Amino acid sequence: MISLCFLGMGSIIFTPNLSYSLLGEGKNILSAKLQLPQSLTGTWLKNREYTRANNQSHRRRKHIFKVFENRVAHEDGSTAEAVEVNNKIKDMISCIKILMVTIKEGRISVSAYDTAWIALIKNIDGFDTPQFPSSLEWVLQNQHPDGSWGDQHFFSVYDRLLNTMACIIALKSWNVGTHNMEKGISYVKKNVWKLEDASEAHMTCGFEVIYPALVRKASHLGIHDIPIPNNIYTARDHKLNKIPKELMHQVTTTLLYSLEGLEDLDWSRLIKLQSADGSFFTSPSSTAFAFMETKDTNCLKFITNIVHKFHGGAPHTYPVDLFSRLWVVDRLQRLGISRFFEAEIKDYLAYVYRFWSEDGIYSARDINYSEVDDTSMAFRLLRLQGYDVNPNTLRKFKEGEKFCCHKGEVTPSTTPMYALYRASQIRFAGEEILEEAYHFSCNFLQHWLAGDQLLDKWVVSKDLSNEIKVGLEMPWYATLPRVETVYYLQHYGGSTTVWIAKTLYRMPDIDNDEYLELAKLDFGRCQFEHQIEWNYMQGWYKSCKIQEFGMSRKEMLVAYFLAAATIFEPERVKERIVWAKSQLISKMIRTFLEKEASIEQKSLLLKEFRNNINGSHKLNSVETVDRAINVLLEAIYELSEGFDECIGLQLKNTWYLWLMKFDKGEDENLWEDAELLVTTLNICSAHFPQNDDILFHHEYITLSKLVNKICHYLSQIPNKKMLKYGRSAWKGKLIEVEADMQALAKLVLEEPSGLNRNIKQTFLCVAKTFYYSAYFDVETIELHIFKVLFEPIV
Ligand SMILES: CC(C)=CCC/C(C)=C/COP(=O)(O)OP(=O)(O)O
Repeated sequence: MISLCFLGMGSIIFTPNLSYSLLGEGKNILSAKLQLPQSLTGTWLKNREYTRANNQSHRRRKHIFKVFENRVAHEDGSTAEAVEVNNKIKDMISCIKILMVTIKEGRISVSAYDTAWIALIKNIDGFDTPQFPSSLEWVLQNQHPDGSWGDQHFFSVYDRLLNTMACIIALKSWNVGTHNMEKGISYVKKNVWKLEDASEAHMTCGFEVIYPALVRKASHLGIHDIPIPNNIYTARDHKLNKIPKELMHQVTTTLLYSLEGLEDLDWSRLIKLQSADGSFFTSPSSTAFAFMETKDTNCLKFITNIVHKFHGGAPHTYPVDLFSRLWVVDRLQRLGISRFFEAEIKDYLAYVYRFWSEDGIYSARDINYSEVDDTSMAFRLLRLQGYDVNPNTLRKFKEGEKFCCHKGEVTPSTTPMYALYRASQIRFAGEEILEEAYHFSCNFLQHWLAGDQLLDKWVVSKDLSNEIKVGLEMPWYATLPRVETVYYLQHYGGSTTVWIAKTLYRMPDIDNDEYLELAKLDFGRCQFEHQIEWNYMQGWYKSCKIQEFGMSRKEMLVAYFLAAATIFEPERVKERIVWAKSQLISKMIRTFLEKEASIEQKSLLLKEFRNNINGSHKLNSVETVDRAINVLLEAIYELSEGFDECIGLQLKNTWYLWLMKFDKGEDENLWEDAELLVTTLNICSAHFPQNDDILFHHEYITLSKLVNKICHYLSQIPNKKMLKYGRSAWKGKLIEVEADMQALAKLVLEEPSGLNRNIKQTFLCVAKTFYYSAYFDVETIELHIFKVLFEPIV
């Protein structure tokens, strides 16, 4: 057991009974018991000793990167448990890759309702038998013990009644399964009253149109006394007023998804609205009904294909190729494990882009219809990946001042507005539609959160309200990858997630417990590395004499956290450590030069740095000249240790150029700390070229100027509680920062570019950490630090 307590000076330390102490400035801010993951406890203990021992010998600090390198290279953590965790992670990655490459049209559960409609189709050669006996068999085999059909684990009266009624009708029509049918009828009669109390927000799609038609059909077959509550008739009339019969014959509307609930249809006109795959609105039940009415061979082809794929069953919609791919990418990214599947994600997004159109997209390809949920998700993910997508596509979903999920919508819904909210933040200058979408969706979601129902029309997921609450509190600019993940691990429901359409359904590609397990193991493994590194940083803090320059441990913790929350992958330890150290060293130098140094000391610092730039790491001569300068120079030189000579030289040159600004007395030097950090990180990454030419590339220069301006501005904000108390006072300035962030995002995200994408991304990553620091108050940042670095993932 590890306990977190606060003692008063801004640091986290390990106490002998394995407790961390986070010392806030004179006050206790957090207090919580920490439990390390079982699988890592033993490893952790051994590694603590191991790291501590190494820290001692690394007072000379020379070999620290070797230690990290060895651990990463052997992926060991030196214990059997760690090896086991790593092997498990590898296995899970392989399994998920197989799932991903075999996604094809998308996996989706079978709907008893749609299967029952297919079972009704008579043999096309005129025999008095079902055309699809396997569908009738599926109905017989999949009744629940209570007599109902529908989702096994989640109860919705709409889902149960619709599924059960359709199955009863199929059995009665073929006069089979008398016992099943009777149990089904008895279930319906016993449970139909629940419709009166059911939440309208969870009414399945088209229920108001389909249910009365099913009751009528049952009555024709001799199944009487099934009531239809008045509110269902009211809802049906409302829907048919919104989408009048004439309109539904002219253009694709959502009523095509529920044709089986309608009468007096003009098939000669409707058939023109059939999709390229032969379906009506991708719906097997609607298409089965259309086939029975028209004998259209394309309808039959669509159905035959589905029955074959689902071994007699049928889902409520098919395919789900775009929906599955987009949501899988979103889940993997938010769970923090997308880096394992880069190639697969690239393929998924290339696939989606093939079907992107100026009208937006739907969950399936080849349908002449679009809705805001898939379109927003596609827009956001494609833009983040560098695809050229026009946000004006979203205009299609604006009706007056409001945005809707689909044209002719009756019930506004939450998750599509959340997708719109997320998309609206990936905005470039002048994109007004995204600004409009942002304001509308924000407002919508805030109202929804303030309500007492907290239900969504499309999905029942583990913790949707908190997911949205966190999403609203954390704008994209202030979202750091590890912070996003640590929250999403709590909100992602895996296989418990239930989707709502005509019936309830499951999406195993999207809602997969393996993703969650992998994400948790990986998070624990990263966190474990981060804790070791934090321990090392504390050793460095002492050995580097940082305290003498007024830097507190807490400042170091925040610097390390910002680095680790952004560059979290275990193998990127060098970048993380360099990030944290650079932040502190540049501050130390600035403090020294601005407040303490004499003119002689300033020029001595530069002279000694220049003299030693190509030389050995030792600065013996300085030692005797000026202690403070020696400490500073040693700190800068130490940054380049562990890198090859070429990188070392590039780093020293970069820092020298930065130092020169002080010499020239340029005011702007204050503005260039962000650029210094970005270039330092880029040099240490694998993507930076061996020569420095890139620094003179016009895009690099523009990005540098922007990042300096943004970060300087953000770091000037005096009161970190802006979010809660002073936001309006800050608003004017925020608008300018937002415009610069938009310009930066555009430069970074847009392709093609003369610069490597990863190099450009560093600018955005660094800017986001400054935005984050300005946006959140101290308490929230401390909570995030605790969650990301210290709270065990359970
Ligand atoms: C793949 C999916 C999820 C398909 C469903 C699409 C559809 C027909 C939505 C309309 O539902 P509705 O008629 O209940 O909406 P509203 O009544 O709000 O207009």
